[in-house]
Amino acid sequence: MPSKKALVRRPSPRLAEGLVTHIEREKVDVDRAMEQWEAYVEALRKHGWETVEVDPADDCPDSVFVEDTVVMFRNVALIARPGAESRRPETAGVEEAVAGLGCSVNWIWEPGTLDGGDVLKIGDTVYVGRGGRTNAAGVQQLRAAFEPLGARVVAVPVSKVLHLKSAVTALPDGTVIGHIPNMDAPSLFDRFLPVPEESGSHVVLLGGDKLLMAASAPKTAELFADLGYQPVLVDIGEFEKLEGCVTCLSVRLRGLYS
Ligand SMILES: NC(=O)NCCC[C@H](N)C(=O)O
Repeated sequence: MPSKKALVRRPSPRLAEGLVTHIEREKVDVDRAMEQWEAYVEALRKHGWETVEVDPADDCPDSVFVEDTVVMFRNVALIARPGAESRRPETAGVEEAVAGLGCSVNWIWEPGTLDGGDVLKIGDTVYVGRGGRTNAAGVQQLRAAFEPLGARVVAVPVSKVLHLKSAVTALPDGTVIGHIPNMDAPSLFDRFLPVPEESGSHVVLLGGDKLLMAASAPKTAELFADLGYQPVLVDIGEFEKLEGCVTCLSVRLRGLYS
């Protein structure tokens, strides 16, 4: 049976020093962030996900955004090379965790840079954002790693937000959802549904009709409920101050068998 494991990583005590690129810096309450993180992890568990904690990286303020450090395709874990230098030490602990879970491991190498937040998988199609964190060499290396495994890799320009998945994610039926003002090229996606809120662009597929979403997107949650989905809302406000979203706080490992 395919596993329902999800990697998560406890926030660093230095979280408030995390990077901010496209928004104004706001003061982060680390205690509140910790409570929000616990509730996020609990929501995953409640919906059948076994959470695996990567060893904390307390010296790395952004380490809670574990999605950026690794991209999974089938049983292969492609270890990212984050575009922001301050985030590069985050990958060592993640590599150890995925190897321990039996993944095959591959790497993005210099001069490539790639953040996991730039990679959106829909079936065997792998969209990769070329933007502030992922460069052309990173895109090429991703293609070289995943195309032999059957992936169709589609590169997407990203200039208005931090990562591709800050702009778009996808519903269980593969419909891409996004907030149009944040997108460079909506026409690249075969089936696209605009959403009314920026944070409504981010869903984590919990299984079945359940969508994990940020509480800051109530109108989008209503839209999805009206389409027959079941939104599960979590407050991730402290992480949103650092350009984080629901997607970046975990990595679901669906290609492993256990
Ligand atoms: N995948 C994501 O959306 N990651 C969010 C990363 C936020 C972090 N402050 C950063 O700038 O790297």
